Amino acid sequence: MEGQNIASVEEGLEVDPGQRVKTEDEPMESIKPEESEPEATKDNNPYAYLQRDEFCSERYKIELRNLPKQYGFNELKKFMMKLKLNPHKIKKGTAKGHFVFISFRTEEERDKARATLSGQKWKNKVLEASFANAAKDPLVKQRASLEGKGNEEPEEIFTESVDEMVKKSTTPWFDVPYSEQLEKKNEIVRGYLEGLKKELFRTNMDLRKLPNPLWVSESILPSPVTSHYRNKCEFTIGYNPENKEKTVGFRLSSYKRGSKAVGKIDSLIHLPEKMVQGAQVFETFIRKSSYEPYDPETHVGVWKQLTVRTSSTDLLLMLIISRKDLSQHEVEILKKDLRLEFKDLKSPAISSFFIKELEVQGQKTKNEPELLFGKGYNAEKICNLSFRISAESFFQINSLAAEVLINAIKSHAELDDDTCLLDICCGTGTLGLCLGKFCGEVHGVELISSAVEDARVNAKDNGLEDKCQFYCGKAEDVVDVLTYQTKKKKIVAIVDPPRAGVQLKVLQTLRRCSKIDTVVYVSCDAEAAKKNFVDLARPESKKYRLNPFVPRRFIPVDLFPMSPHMELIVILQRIQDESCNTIPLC
Ligand SMILES: C[S@@+](CC[C@H](N)C(=O)[O-])C[C@H]1O[C@@H](n2cnc3c(N)ncnc32)[C@H](O)[C@@H]1O
Repeated sequence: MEGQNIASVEEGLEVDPGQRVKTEDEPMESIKPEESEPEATKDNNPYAYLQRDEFCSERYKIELRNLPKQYGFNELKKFMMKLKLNPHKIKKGTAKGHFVFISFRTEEERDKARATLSGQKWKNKVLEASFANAAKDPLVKQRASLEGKGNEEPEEIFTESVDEMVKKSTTPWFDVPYSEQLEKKNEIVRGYLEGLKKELFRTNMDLRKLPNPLWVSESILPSPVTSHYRNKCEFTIGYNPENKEKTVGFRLSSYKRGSKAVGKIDSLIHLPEKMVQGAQVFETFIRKSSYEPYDPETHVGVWKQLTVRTSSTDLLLMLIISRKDLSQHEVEILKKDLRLEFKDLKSPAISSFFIKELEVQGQKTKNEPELLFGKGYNAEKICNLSFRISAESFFQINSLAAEVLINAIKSHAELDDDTCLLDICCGTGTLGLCLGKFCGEVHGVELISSAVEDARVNAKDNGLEDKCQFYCGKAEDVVDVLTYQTKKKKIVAIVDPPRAGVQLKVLQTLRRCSKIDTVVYVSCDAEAAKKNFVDLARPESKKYRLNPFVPRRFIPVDLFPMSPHMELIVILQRIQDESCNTIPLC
């Protein structure tokens, strides 16, 4: 399963199965889409993108060599922060040599880093730092290679219809019977567990003493709905190369792979009708407008992305525009037009409409979405509790299957009144609140402030505010404090991170807290989470205190029918004594 299946990135598509925080080198750092793609002009100059105003991480880059044999990107980042340097991104060099590229937001930051790091000693190595060239624009590279092959019109070439290709990449199993999909997912889990077991045994020889079977692996729990289940999508706005029409849909593949074609979404079985209608009315609107879709190649154009969120009662739209070529007056007129067009629409009725601007170079703070009309959030019910979900907060993508997931956690987490539940990466508080009535107290931590606000409101609306507290911050900074805060005898930690997993600091905290014997890990990318499982299971040392945790039960849950993705609940328990006894498998 290496690199595929159990929920790796949806190949070639700009849509996440689980959540929208994209991660790259390090867990939990979000990349803004406009920062991640070098861009070019149509004149085939692969470096033309550097001359534009927008922020581009390729512009200010250094190459760092003579690095130690073993180190982590987090460690390197911390080392740089100690030296008061401010790296933006760290990437592995592609050649055989052991080196990395580090990019910065400004020229000053880059120059300071080069000067400071050159000759700096780190882990017994003397570092070498030099200025690095920006990467070539991938689209121009691809175009040049097509031209080199004698193509007169180096346009994108498609072997089948764009819409069909979108369907096959978003819902690759659309024509596989559901029972077969479930069996395929069980098979993926079986393969994954074989690899995991080997890795755990390699990391901690003592685990071989564990009673057999080491764990129970349950069959996948099906989704109660197999179609129209997806409650959030981020649609790209661009051109469909076949009809040359402005289109709100999915990109066929990422810009890095050399495509900017957008295909339509009306035949995608996993999208609710209301979501498709929302995208379509907006598409009709932009087709009448003189403004162009934002072109990732030239950075010209206005319409960039439409996020559509649905719930049983609501429809929320968030439009992202590039306002670089618009005056303030034009932006105000656009907002007025959007209100006029959509505020009183009956079919579909739009309950909230946000507009958000793309970040531009040098901008320090994140752009907040502006509410043009409506209540400003979606309302949803899960496990008989009501939830408010803001435009940018995370919420489980398949609400009905999320209930299945929560009930499965409840059955195995052994919660009671003496238990404090730590909800690590809590989003809008869904897991903590739904499980709140089965335990003594809940402390949740979440990075996104609007989600934390939602979680607090949700606690209040459901009469759980005395029991459930939510904190805004990075889990790696906050969890330690939370473990000391509770007077409860027992702590159960739920970890539901972005796909790259949590930082080591979080795992070290869980390891050294003697009140924690059970960790419930929920992963939408088990392959990426493997490193976290291995670290939790390492033998006791200065770095990893107290006895290790081992996975004792795996419960896959199908939140993403028609695709190979799934959520995996892993119940980890602390080994109790030197002979590796654990709490018996129930
Ligand atoms: C997969 S979602 C889970 C949300 C929640 N548990 C739920 O079920 O709705 C992961 C969440 O982790 C948050 N997150 C990302 N990095 C984080 C960090 N360093 N510390 C705390 N939360 C983080 C994201 O904003 C997102 O809400």
